[in-house]
Amino acid sequence: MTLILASQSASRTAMLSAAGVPFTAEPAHADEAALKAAMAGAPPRDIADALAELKALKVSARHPGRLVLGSDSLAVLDDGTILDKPRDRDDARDHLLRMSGKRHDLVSAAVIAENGRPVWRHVEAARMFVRPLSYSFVDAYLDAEWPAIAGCVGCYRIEGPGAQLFSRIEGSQFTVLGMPLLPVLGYLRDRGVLPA
Ligand SMILES: Nc1nc2c(ncn2[C@@H]2O[C@H](COP(=O)(O)OP(=O)(O)OP(=O)(O)O)[C@@H](O)[C@H]2O)c(=O)[nH]1
Repeated sequence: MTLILASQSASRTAMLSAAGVPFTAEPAHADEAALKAAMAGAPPRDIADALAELKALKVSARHPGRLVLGSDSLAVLDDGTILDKPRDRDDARDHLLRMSGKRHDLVSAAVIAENGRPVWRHVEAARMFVRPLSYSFVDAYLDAEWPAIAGCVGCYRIEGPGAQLFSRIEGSQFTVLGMPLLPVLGYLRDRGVLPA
């Protein structure tokens, strides 16, 4: 039985494909903004989990009997501010300068639903230590990486030149790329989607 990925994220699709997971992708087109507004002030991990569940349940309702994986990522500054995807290049520049020289968490949640109900969930954070960034570096980085990073919550592609932003990362690179992949693979083995 192939998995359904409730996502339009190229990074999530690439991760599952590279890991050899049999799946099809179907965007959830869920109203994430409404849920984020309703959960304003809640712990970021809870918000990411709720968004992942929203996507999984919406697609699961359309596919009874199938396992559906939803995922969500948030960038959380050390003062608790949650950064969304950049609105435009200037917004990306602002985000990068706000993260410069500081640590932020890249939180990724995954929820698997079946028959319209959540059957598994997992949230993980990667600790991202951004080195002090000069204005000239940020501008050159954006010359190279905008608009490729427009769809990335942290304004970086860690698998690309985004690596130049960091002095250290604690946690799984998969979590940064968009989901806690290894726990997802574990559950897929439990359910016979992947070989044990
Ligand atoms: N390629 C890449 N993508 C990243 C990185 N960091 C964050 N992202 C992407 O940032 C996006 C976070 O936005 P979300 O709202 O969780 O997901 P989305 O892109 O809207 O896609 P959906 O799953 O359909 O909601 C995801 O697509 C992540 O894969 C990174 O370092 N590299």
